[in-house]
Parts: sequence; structure tokens; C-alpha cells
Amino acid sequence: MSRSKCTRLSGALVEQLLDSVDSVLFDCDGVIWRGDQAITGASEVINLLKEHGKKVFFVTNNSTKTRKMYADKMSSLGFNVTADEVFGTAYCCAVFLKTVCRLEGKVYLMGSNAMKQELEAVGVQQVGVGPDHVSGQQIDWANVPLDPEVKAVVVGFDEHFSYMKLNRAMQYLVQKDCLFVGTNRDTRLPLEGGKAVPGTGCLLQAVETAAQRQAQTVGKPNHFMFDCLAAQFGVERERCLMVGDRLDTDILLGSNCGLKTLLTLTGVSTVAEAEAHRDSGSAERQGMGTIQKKDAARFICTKTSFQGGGFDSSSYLPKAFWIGLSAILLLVVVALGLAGHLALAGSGSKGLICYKPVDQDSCFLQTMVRSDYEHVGSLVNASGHKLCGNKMQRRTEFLGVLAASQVNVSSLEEPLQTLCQDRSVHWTRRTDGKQRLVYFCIDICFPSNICVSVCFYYLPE
Ligand SMILES: O=P(O)(O)OC[C@H](O)CO
Repeated sequence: MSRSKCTRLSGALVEQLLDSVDSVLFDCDGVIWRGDQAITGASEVINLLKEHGKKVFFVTNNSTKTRKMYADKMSSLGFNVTADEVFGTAYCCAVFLKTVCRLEGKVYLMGSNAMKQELEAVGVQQVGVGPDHVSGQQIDWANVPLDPEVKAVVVGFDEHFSYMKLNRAMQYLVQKDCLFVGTNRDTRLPLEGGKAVPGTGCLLQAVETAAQRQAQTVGKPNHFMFDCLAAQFGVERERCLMVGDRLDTDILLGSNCGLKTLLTLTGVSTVAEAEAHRDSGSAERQGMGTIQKKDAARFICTKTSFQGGGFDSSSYLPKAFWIGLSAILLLVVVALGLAGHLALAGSGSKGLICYKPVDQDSCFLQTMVRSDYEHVGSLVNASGHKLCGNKMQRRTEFLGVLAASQVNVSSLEEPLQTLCQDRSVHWTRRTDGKQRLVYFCIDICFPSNICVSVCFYYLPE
């Protein structure tokens, strides 16, 4: 991975930057507008870019509008934009549920009317939009009627967010096969005059806390929104610029997808934050910004590229995954005295989980998180575990392989050494990043009180 230093964007550099790109992706809140007020000069820049043959797109985590609503708002503020150039989380979330999750069933939606419309446009039924007032006693809340057809809980910006909604979402999510998807994790929504209101991240975190589960998020910095756009418009990453005001969403998305990035100082993130990321010594944080010095310029460039030195995919796993799917059945083993680590879960000590593909040369190691403990606990304690009948449930995760972090096998505990004999062991971590490994596991529980987990790996192109 190599990163170029950032320079102030002015004079000849503007021209140079524009010559190097064919497509420009703009964030919305804090970049082209704040609330209902356009940022001075934004519409002129965007219209000019289009006149000069650049493709312009809008990528927003704000889930309160459909693509059409965004296009209408933009037109009223002087932007020359069509609905298909807008990729908001209301739209992308609907596409995600339809195409990635292949959801069959209804959604319990904590979100806007716009989300409802986008879901309906792709044929996904939903319940839950609007107020949900509290009534009855606590025991009634715990037994709140649920729609048996609901197979997913989706959390977006919901101005009617309430205790009852939180409770209802939790009751759905107690069912382990219920999908859990959030639009985004932005904690604040910037408005006119430097004001802000709590963002969807606050609501999502409340639901995650209640459900004791982590949602998958569709919005930036997850690459899904870029993938969605690139699939429709054939954008070339190397000639694409992401313009945003937030380091942890916009700039990180650009960084994750190998785009050029440009931070505006018109919204949430500040130069001081970018400098703190740069000086942190953490590769992940540095992906959010490399800024040389504070500058009065309106735009600061944080150009990041992924070339060389990174994870060489071909040395680990075959790219043509689907062809060899059946051949890469995995044995999932948890090391380091499982029961002990389960017991230690609350004390801050971490266990390790290791995945050993049967026909690969490597083992993949990661620190266990709560879901791993729960998952493994259910396998180990099968006799005491409440089994789900003959059911199967699917889990999907993205794992980044930390290329520089090969583990010394002899430093590992005996069960792991045995498992990974004659193999190299690599650290992995959960990530939305580009250099990633994907695995999905199917948990199958039989009435005989035995659960097994079958996992498949692949490396996306
Ligand atoms: O900055 P955007 O356009 O991605 O929107 C994010 C929202 O303001 C977060 O609540």
C-alpha cells in the first residue's frame, strides 16, 4: 500500500487533478449543501464539470430521500442532475437487500417514507414506518405482536424513533435468522448555520445495543455504494475522484475503493482530525487522511492509492472462487481452550479463532468477538443449547488479510499449532476494505442436538 502526500489544491494542481479524472463522486450533506442551503459555488462547479465532459455522481449516506427526491432538490438549488446520478442509502439499501441478501420476506423498517418507497420499487414489502406509541406494561412489550413474514430489520434515519420501535426491532432480532441491516453510522447530520442533529448512527447503535448484534451497513465507508454505481456506469477507479467532508465515511470509502480523494472543509471533519489520523501510526486511520499542513484552501486533497506491498491475493486463494466452491470446504476450529475463553469473554481477555481451508496453504487467525463466542458456544455446548430444529442459517463476513502480519506458529498455543501444522498463519480482521477475503458460513443444527458450521472462502475480484 502506498500513499501520496497531500497538497493544497490550487492553481495548476486543480487542472492536473481534473485532467487525471473522468468521474467525480460528490458527498451531499456538508459538501454541496447544508440542510436546504446550497454551499456557495457548489452548483457552478458541478455544472461546469459536466459541461467539460466529466461524469458526476452523488453518493450520500442520508436515507431521507429517494433518488427522485434528491434530483428534485438539486434542480431547485440550481444543480443540473438526474435521478440516476444519485446514489443515496435509501436506494442502495433496497438494492442491497434485493441483490446481495436476496431477501425473501418483509422488512421491519425503522426509517423514512423514502426508504419505504425505494424498497417497494424493488418489490420488498415493509412494515413499521411512522410513529409507534407505547402502551401496556413491560410484559406486553416483551410479547409485542410480530409479523411472522418479517425476515430483516433495517435501520435508517427515523424521525419517529421511539422506545417501542427499539423494542420491536429487538424482538425481531432475537430471532437469529433475522437479517440486520443499517443504512449508515454517521452520528450527526450537519445543517445550516453550523447546526447539527443526531444522525442514523445514534439510532443504529441503540438497536445494536438492545439486540446484542452488529448490523451490516450499506453506506459509506462500505464499498457497496461505489460497487452499485460502478456496476451501472462502468466507472474506472484510477480515474475517479471522491469529494467529501468526512474522513471516516467519504474519504475512507475512496481509500477503500482505490479512488483519489479530496476532503472539503465545509462540513464535519477538520484539518486537526486529518492530522491526528496521519500522526496516529495506524494504517487504518492513515487511510482516512494524509494532510501536510493546515491551509486556508477550500479543498484539501488526501490522495490514497493501493499499489504494491499489500496483500497479494493470488498467493493465498484462487480468484475464480465459484468454480471451486465445493472444493474449499473449511474446517472451522476454535483454539486456545474454548471453554476458558468463553468464560473470559466478559473480562476483557480475548480468544482466537482460526479458519483452516482444507485445500489452502494458509490458516487465517482473528481475535474472537462476541458473535464468535456465541456461535462457538452453541456448537460446543450443543447439549445445553437451544437448537433451531433442522434449520440452517447463513453468516457472511468480510475479512481483511493483514499482509504484513504473518504469525509465528510456534508462538501459538498447542491446539492451534496442531491445526496449522506446516501452514503459514496470517492475521485477519473484519473489514469493509478492498484487500479482503470473504467467507460465509452455514450453520446447520440437527434435531440430534449437534450443530455444525460449514464455511466457504473466496477472494473477490
Ligand atoms: O454526508 P452525506 O451526504 O453522506 O449524509 C450523511 C448524513 O448527513 C448523516 O446523517
